[in-house]
Amino acid sequence: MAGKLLEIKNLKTSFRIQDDYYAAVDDVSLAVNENEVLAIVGESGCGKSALAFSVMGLHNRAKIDGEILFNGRDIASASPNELNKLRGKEMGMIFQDPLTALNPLMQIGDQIGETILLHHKNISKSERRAKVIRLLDKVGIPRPEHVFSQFPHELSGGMRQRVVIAMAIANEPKLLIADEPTTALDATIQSQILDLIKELKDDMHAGIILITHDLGVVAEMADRVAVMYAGQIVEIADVHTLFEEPLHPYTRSLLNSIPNSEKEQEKLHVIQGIVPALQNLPRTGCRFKERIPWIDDAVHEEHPSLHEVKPGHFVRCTCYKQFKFPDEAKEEQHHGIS
Ligand SMILES: Nc1ncnc2c1ncn2[C@@H]1O[C@H](COP(=O)(O)OP(=O)(O)OP(=O)(O)O)[C@@H](O)[C@H]1O
Repeated sequence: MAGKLLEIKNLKTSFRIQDDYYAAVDDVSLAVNENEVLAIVGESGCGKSALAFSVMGLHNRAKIDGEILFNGRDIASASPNELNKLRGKEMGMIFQDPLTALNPLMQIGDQIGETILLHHKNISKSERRAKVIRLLDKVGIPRPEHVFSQFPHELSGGMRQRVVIAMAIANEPKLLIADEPTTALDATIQSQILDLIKELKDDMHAGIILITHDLGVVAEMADRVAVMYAGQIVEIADVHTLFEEPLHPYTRSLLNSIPNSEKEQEKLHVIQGIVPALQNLPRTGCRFKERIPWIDDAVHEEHPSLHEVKPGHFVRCTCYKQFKFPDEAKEEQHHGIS
């Protein structure tokens, strides 16, 4: 079995808002193995990016508590210098918006070349150029010699994202974090980029954290899935289990929001509302409680924890045991099932 590459233990990432700190990631524990894709899903504002940025050490002013073990070494308290050495070499990140990740004033080849240079100080200019061209080719960019001397604004969105991926993999990282890598791209390009990420996993046996709110992408890409709500993991399971036997009301709600003609009826089971703003997140009890007000208070745990319902399948709060969507409950009443 592949080894544990990243192990996050009780991670808490808090931002200062006015005079107080508020945790956007609140007591998250998870692991990523080599050669696996762990998808992190949840609506906007659940804390997915805050989690990814914590792992990469990219938060400037956040307060980070807990452990982030990368190959067994705690990097949560690593110095900026140590983190710089890890980033781009051992860990690479693909951002949502390729334009913000690229320097508009620098030729593509030089930008990728700089990343290589960060970790291979003695590489010659010609070796560097050859390596950049190989990378551009690897990420499916046609005419790489020509693109080498182009600027980001001369490329399409899909090509720019390929460049960002080339930068992220330039030093063959062991861990790749892709934060909504295809959100800004149209559907055809999206599937090409996802295929490329899959190929990279197969080639480099890297561990990949894929952040997305798109469950179609999860189904296609992930080995395991962590569902986040209000800064916490509410369910984690292998991808098959998550889609076939989802337990947490939030997971079930997310899955029901995917259009599916075979499950026409289930489209009705959608939970209203949004993730509360950081300052207004409930900090005690079940954080999802306020979005399922028809469920009796007594079914929620006072201090919800993750329960392992079968090996590798964890769910938070016992409310999942009693949970029904309102129209499911109505239907059962109608048929005399209690
Ligand atoms: N630097 C910051 N300062 C204050 N609050 C922040 C900061 N960064 C994020 N937040 C807040 O933390 C919460 C989690 O944000 P985060 O960006 O991690 O969510 P997300 O799940 O990645 O959402 P999205 O899919 O929209 O990126 C949100 O309420 C957000 O407003």
